[in-house]
Amino acid sequence: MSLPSRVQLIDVGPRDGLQNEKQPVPAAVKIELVHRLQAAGLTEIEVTSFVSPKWVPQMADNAEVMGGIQRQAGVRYSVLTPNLQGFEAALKTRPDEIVVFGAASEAFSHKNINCSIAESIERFAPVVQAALAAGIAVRGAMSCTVGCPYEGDVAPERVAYLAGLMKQIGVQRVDVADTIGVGTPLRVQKAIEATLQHFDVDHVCGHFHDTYGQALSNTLAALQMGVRNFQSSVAGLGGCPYAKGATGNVSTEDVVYMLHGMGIATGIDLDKLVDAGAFISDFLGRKPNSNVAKAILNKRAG
Ligand SMILES: CC(C)(COP(=O)([O-])OP(=O)([O-])OC[C@H]1O[C@@H](n2cnc3c(N)ncnc32)[C@H](O)[C@@H]1OP(=O)([O-])[O-])[C@@H](O)C(=O)NCCC(=O)NCCSC(=O)C[C@@](C)(O)CC(=O)[O-]
Repeated sequence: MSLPSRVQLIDVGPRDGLQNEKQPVPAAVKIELVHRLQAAGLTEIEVTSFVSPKWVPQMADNAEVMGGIQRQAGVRYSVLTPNLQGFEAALKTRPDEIVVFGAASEAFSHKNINCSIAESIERFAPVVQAALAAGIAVRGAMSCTVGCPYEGDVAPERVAYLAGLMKQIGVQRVDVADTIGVGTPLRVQKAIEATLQHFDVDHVCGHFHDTYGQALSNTLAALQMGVRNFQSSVAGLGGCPYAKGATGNVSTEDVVYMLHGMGIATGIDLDKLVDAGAFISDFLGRKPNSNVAKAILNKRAG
């Protein structure tokens, strides 16, 4: 399979990246981060989630953040909505895309959204219908497609099952997420293969956490299968609050460096992206969790 000439990146830093931060991050900082990401050329940004503030307090300012963004033409702003209550609140903030989020593992589904996989699909179905009726795009995140923090290895058949349910309720594209970053290339390819039973490759996004340092290899393995949409997090921010020990997504800086080095276009200005990562890392009081960002910042510092 020949590699694509262009890849679409979705930066999930403002949502996936910041949801797990213990220290409060003011809405103004989140808004500034979104502005810096779009200035760097990101055309898809996962901004926030409309979930219970008791479950994820860091996302309680969802409406304020969505309301404060100066939107740029051509940029798609997405938000997570686990149920109709979340969707109705999100609708007022005019997202371009909503994300329902399920899991290939029963245990993770219970821990993360307090219901079984089957119940989650029942909850998502009216959300998907309402979003499509309102002209809003719908993505489905599939967690634990390789491994689960509670159940261990997850079989590709579980991924195919969830992907099939997502397709049945009208989800337009899905994320194959390695939530705890345990995947290695061939296992990730099996999860993608299972997803391809129900979704066209153009409607599949790779979402790889980098806990075991495998995310770039997994990205390449997905690219070799024709996947052209990937999620990543500026400065490698993040981790899911219901997946203890899992680190952030692969950093957007590392993915962009790899893709550009392979002659694959992203439309992203790596220097501006590194600035965006430095901005949020400075606020959080730590170095970016990205080898490329650290190398570029060191080089700049001489
Ligand atoms: C799904 C629920 C809400 C079920 O939580 P529940 O407790 O079962 O919900 P409920 O319907 O019984 O309602 C209980 C309370 O929550 C409120 N509530 C109910 N819904 C909402 C809402 N939408 N927004 C705001 N409030 C809400 C509701 O109003 C009520 O409030 P009370 O009467 O007690 O004051 C909860 O489990 C939840 O919020 N979970 C979110 C967990 C989360 O955000 N996880 C991180 C995102 S997923 C992720 O990071 C993985 C991903 C996508 O990146 C991919 C990967 O790497 O795997």
